[in-house]
Amino acid sequence: MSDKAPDALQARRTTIYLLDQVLGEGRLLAECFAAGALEKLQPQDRARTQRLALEVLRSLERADRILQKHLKKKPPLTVMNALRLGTVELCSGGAAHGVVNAMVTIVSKHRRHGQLKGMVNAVLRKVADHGPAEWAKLRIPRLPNWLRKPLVQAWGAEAVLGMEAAHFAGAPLDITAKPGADLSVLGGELLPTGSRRLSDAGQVSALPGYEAGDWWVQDAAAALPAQMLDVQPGERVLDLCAAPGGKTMQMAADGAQVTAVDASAGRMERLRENLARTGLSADLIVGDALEQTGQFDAVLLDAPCSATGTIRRHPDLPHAKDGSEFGGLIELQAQMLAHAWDLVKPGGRMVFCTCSLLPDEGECQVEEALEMFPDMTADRECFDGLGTDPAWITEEGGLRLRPDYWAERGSMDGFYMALLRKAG
Ligand SMILES: C[S@@+](CC[C@H](N)C(=O)[O-])C[C@H]1O[C@@H](n2cnc3c(N)ncnc32)[C@H](O)[C@@H]1O
Repeated sequence: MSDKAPDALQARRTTIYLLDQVLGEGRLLAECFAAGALEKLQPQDRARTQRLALEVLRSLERADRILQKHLKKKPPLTVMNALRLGTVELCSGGAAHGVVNAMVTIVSKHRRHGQLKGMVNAVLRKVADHGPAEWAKLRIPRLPNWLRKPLVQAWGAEAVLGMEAAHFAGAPLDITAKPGADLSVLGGELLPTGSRRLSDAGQVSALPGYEAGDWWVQDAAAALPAQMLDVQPGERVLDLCAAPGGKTMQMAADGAQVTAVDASAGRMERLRENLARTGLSADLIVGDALEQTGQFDAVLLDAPCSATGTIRRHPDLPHAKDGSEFGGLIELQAQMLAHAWDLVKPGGRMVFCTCSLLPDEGECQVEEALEMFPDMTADRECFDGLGTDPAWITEEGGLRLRPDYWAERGSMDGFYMALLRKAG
């Protein structure tokens, strides 16, 4: 494709489609991408579409506040999403003429709502005049109440405001190095926990050392569970719920014999590609964690969860979900924890972790497991020398990480993790 203008239009049209899917159908962006939503786009339009969709979802509340002044009634969702995209583009420096024309063109071609193009034109012209000045005065977008309420209850109102600021700012790129790889050429900041953080990375696959497999992308918080497990060369380790494999790679790079299990064949394929790129190896099993058997020196269980700790990178989540699935996940986590415990040999150890902000998926799970299994103890010493703050250690002996921590450094994913030792 050589013509630039139609491509930019296609990127915006696809962005609106993605917003319709998230806000209308409750689908996650990752599901839309896996189903091929970006397939027909050129690489630069793909990147632009993803960036635009993330920006709109992060600032949806601001866009709606600006738009509500100019709308007598809410238009159909897809037209509203065109207005939202136009508003976000205009308020973040987009050229008024180009943005307004693009949205009018897109809406004019809509089979059912083409007649609303005049309204779109009028509203976006008003937004172009006044929106950019109003934008910065609006509050940082809040989480929807279904999630905000339990988080305020768990962590307090001030902490949640800090989390929302982190969600709005988005996430820098964190990198885990293969042992021995020198990543100083990448610049950025070496975090106290050992990850390297790049604030303005650009295209990941173009960075030095990516092709050679010297490193992989992994949030600083997500890099800690494998560090806590501290596997030794030759140990037999089971990585349950392993794909796309950030933790598998850490443990394989440390010389352990890793068996990685995941129920999703598609995600396991990504793990396979990651291992091939980094030149690391592990035994891969596509299957149910609950059906695994055997005895291992160490088990890492990164259980499926609400993923509410990852909203900085996945701002679609609070809009696509409503919390109704979380009860089932909490039950599954408890079952997995109990099953995984059976697979730890006497004298062995296990890390249980979830990328969730909800205590029900973290602190409470470990508290209950400690009551249920007399041979289980939580190891608090594993946090020594990890680069984390002692104040983050929880009552039952786990580590609670939150996006309002390290605010001055660019924050971190929300995570819970605990190292559980089995009596010998
Ligand atoms: C939080 S993600 C894992 C991230 C991974 N540990 C990493 O570090 O890259 C949770 C994973 O659990 C997998 N999963 C969900 N239910 C499962 C089950 N019953 N058995 C095995 N894997 C499961 C999902 O496919 C998903 O890949």
